[in-house]
Amino acid sequence: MDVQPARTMRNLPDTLSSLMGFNKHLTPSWIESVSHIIDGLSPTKPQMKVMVEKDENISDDNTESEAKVQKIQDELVSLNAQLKQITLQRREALNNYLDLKGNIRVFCRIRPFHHEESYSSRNLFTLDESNVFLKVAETKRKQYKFDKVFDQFSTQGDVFSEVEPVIKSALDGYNVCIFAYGQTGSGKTYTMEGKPTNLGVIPRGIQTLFNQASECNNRFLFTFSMLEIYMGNIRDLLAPRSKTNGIKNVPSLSIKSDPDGGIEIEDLVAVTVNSFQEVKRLYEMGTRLRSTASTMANSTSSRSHCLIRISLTSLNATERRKATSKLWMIDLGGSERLVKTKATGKRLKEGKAINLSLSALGDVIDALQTKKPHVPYRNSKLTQVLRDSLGCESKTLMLVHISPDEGDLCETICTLGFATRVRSIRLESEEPPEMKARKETLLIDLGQKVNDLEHECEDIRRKIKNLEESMEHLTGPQPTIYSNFDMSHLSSEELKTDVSSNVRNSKNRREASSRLPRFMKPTASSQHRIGLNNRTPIINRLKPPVPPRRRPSSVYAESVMVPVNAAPWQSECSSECSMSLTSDMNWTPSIRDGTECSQDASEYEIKQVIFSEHEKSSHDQVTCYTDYPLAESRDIQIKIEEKGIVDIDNWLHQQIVEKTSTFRSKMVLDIPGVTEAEIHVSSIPSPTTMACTKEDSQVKDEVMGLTLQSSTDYVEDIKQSKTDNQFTAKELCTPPFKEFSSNNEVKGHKNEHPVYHGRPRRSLQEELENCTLEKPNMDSKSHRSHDDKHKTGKFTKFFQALQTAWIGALLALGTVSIGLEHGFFQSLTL
Ligand SMILES: Nc1ncnc2c1ncn2[C@@H]1O[C@H](COP(=O)(O)OP(=O)(O)OP(=O)(O)O)[C@@H](O)[C@H]1O
Repeated sequence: MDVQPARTMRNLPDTLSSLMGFNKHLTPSWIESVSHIIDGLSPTKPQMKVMVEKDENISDDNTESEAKVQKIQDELVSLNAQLKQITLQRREALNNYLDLKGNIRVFCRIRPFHHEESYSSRNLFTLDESNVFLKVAETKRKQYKFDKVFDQFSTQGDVFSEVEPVIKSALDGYNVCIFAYGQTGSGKTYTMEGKPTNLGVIPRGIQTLFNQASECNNRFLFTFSMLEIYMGNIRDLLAPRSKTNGIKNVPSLSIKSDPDGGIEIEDLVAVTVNSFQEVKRLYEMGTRLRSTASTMANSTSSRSHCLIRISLTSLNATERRKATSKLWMIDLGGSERLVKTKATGKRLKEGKAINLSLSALGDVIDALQTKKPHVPYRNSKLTQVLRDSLGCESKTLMLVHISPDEGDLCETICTLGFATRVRSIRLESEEPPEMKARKETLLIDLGQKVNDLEHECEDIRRKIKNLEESMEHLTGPQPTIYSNFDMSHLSSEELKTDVSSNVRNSKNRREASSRLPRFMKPTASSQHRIGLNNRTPIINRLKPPVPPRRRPSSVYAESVMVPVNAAPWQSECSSECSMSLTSDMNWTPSIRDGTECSQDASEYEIKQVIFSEHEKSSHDQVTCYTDYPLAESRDIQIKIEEKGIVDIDNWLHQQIVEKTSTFRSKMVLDIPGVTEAEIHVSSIPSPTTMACTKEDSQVKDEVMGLTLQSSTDYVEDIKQSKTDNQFTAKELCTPPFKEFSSNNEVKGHKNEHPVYHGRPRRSLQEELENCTLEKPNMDSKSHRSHDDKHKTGKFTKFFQALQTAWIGALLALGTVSIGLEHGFFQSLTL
């Protein structure tokens, strides 16, 4: 640092003199040229000016765009408020419309003729929009009134257009039940499932739900369950089953009710679904397990009631009536006259069970329609399950199916009688005509209002979407109002609920829900249980859950996952009473290749299960799930239940992990380059191997002919062993651990255990020392040196003793022969 200035100072005179010289060059022309250069550089000045101007523009632009953004945001807020308001109005109008139409409505659908059906049947009916006139005699026709009649030429779309408003009301928070009722073979399954080219109510309804949910500004959690009621037992059609766990062993689920009147099926699998495709796959799986059989009336007759439940939970919909609503879509078992079907044995019992529960359903609906003080829900499992969805606050739709065939006239009369009963025509006929007319007008008005409001909602949604797009254009990708929804909204006013109060295992659930898509986070059941009125501070949600009074896996159906791309339960086809039916609905081409019906082997033909290659691979993927023994599959189920809701893919992944770990526990992993023998040799014997009991060793000893009783015998045995097994007596004295320290030695030992046991090392050593056994040829260096030392010590002692004795003898001799000459002593010493 100091060196540099010193040098500068020393150079200063030179610098000064050079500057003096430079002065000569400072001519006016030079100055001018330099000025030119500076002028040439002048663009920097105007550039700076431009930049300043630009900055000013940017700030102006920013202010402008901020203002625009602000404007858009304001518009969005107002549009959202408007949308909410109109949605409420629409819901109210729709509800009034449905109320006016009747919360329990009955439609009639007539199946087209089959080829084999007689032509004479063709004028059995005459129909109009809401009446069926049945020819009961040559000149007599009986009228049956319905809310809507669908003739033979009606399409699936026609039927669905009438059903749709009811399904939509499930999104508004109402419980909905849609039944397909009718005699065997009258087209119930066709209406509910449909055909691949003609989808029925179930697929259309689900599609509508998803479409509506995606359009509205609420977020929904959908869970899907599928069960059947077979001979009075509730069976989960989505519960995992293994080969060993045949349908006979499938436990019948029980029904629980809560103090608020909510009904849940214990341990029922409820799968969260995000899309139509997921539901479709689950439906396919469930359908394969459905109890069907070939009967005289229908080759694939449903022998049970098949119930599909979709639970809809909305987390932020204040305008909804309830947080969680249920949509039931039920394909009832075919009603049949047992006299006609000539059913015997099991089929007879099934028929009876179906008829009984249908009768109980009729009683319940009749009691509801006529507003009887007592509604006999308890008379059948079917009505018990549907208790909270069949009542004044729910919407019920009965799709009654009749056969056009004259041969089925009696059944048709029975069916129409049932329909009349549940529709409560008696009440309607009591209405004065003016009232009826007013009602009609009101219905038309309300219908129009609902349509107008729906259009208005659509307009507003479109506007919102456009505004969001412009906003995105201005400010980059923005979270939409829809995607803004999160469980964080739980902290908002409408969802300040104490999740912990009734939720079992809430910790697991929170963990599981944290992995979920935003709108799936809370469970359907927890929403149902917690009740939205139950407002408590958010902090309470972190409290440990209050232990439920009922057993943990029960009370409310939990939303759990099953592998939706798994279809492992075809194995059921071989079980005695397992019955699987291919879904006629066939939402995807692959389903066509699915299972066909299998039935009680003794009574019904078992059709082959055929899978397409595509399906086979998916089966292979998850076969382990099928093959789990009962206990394991239960374990899995319990684990699943503990998890609460999980994502389908996560769940599937979990299953795969489970599978892998199970196999790992059974498999010996292959270590590269190490043979199995080496693994055994190199391993230290386990305590169990070492801790052989005395009895064991004795037995082994006896078996080997090595009973270690007398030392002589023992030595002989050792000799024998040595010749047989090439081990030495010294080796036998070493502790077991040392035995295994040398691989070569261990390899040679076949009967090491008998030799070790029951013999103290010391006595063994003594015996060996006394024996005439050849000295061991020790391989071990340490052993050899030890022996050498041992030998050396003996010799030393011997010589010492000899020396002492010799000296003693000399002294004695010296004392006695004191008079001996000096030369004598000297010679002795030497
Ligand atoms: N509206 C319809 N259009 C065309 N085919 C129909 C219609 N209704 C029923 N079918 C046909 O009639 C047959 C019997 O129908 P389906 O299996 O739906 O009867 P079901 O009432 O469900 O019988 P079950 O109670 O025994 O299960 C099927 O082959 C079905 O395709």
